Amino acid sequence: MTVKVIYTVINLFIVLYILPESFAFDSYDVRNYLSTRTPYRFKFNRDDSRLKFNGCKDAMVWMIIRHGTRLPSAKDIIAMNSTLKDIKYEILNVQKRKKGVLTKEQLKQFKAWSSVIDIEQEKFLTHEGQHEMILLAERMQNRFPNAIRNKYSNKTHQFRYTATQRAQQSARYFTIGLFDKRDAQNVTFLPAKKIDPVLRFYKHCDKWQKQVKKNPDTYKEQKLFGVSSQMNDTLKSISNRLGLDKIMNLDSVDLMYKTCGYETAWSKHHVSPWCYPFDGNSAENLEYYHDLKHYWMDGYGHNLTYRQACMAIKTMFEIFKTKKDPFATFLFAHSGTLLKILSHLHLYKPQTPLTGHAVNKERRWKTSDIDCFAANLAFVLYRCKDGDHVLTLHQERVIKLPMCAKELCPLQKLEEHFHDSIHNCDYSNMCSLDKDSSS
Ligand SMILES: O=C(O)[C@@H](COP(=O)(O)O)OP(=O)(O)O
Repeated sequence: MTVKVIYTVINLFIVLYILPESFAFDSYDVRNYLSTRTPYRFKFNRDDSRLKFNGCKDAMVWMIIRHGTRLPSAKDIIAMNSTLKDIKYEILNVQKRKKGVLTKEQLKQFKAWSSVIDIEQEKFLTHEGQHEMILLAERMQNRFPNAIRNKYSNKTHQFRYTATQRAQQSARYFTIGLFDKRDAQNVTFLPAKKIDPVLRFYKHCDKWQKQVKKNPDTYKEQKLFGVSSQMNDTLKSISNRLGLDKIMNLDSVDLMYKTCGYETAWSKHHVSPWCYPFDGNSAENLEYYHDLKHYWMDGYGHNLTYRQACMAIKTMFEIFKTKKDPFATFLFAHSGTLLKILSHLHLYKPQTPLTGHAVNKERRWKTSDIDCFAANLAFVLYRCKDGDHVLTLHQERVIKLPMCAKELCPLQKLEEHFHDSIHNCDYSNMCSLDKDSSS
């Protein structure tokens, strides 16, 4: 091989495999603002060293995980196959008149773009999602080798998922990360429930469905932001970048934004052409548009939204009380589950409610950070000389719960704080439409 060939091969390797991942994103990189379509490879904690505390031993883990990166919904697949294709041709057409800022290379990528997703596979887990689960499992086991044994037994491990392909497959790939091949094949999963009051408590909470999910007021702030001057400027800037003669509507721009997110999540080696129309600022505005929806639907907007998450949280306290060590519980669920649980724990609450008047840049409620694909929350029970303690990790990073003085928090302190969540979590009372309508 000549020196030139070797040089080319090395360069190609760097461009294909090293650059896209090791790119230190500047704060205005579009990839920082992909909302709930952010892939976990942008967020995970590389440091998987054992988490040790003097005089303590990790004994149990209770972990809830949003499924890994998935395919779009049927509605989005159809829109990608129709509306987005039309937009692509419009972009290519105007570029013939040398309008817009896209480079030749970017246009080439638009030209080559097509969407071939089978609608039968809507929301299926992708390869990226499989990897997310395997690697997450490996790192969690490295951190807590006593609580999460690498030898499977139904006495020491429990796995449960919602009745969806993406959650079921996520659970399966997670076990591949934990155990050797033979063990992984023999894992027993608890049966998935069509009506699942623990993993998807909100789906059948009639009062929440009526007062929040199906209440147009829930989307008021998002709608307000959708017609704000900030959003209008974003639509103009995107249309100008593409050199279009008219200004695109929000639906089209939102479809491009979502596709940029999905395609970024699916492949580490390929930049989606649908990200080119966005600069950091416009992506940030689209992210806020989505954050507003989740804040009012899945977060702090309504008390009942997060109150009902006691259905999931109380199972953690029950398990920590009743099971024998070591014991590890892994639950595979959804964005809506995780966000409501985070709010139940008073995490990432913005100083003031999010509104549609302008982007709140200081907010802690950022779905790109807290609700990416494979987002996860873990509680680890440590048996210590001075009693049982709980360590909390969000996105694999140790966090301090607001009601605790330190990261390693006495179990008793948590049980006191969450007394109502454990003992007065009456689902039918809370969710029945016959009861008092206050939420
Ligand atoms: O299924 C979806 O479209 C969303 C919302 O689901 P819910 O929050 O309504 O369960 O969640 P995802 O499965 O992506 O985590």
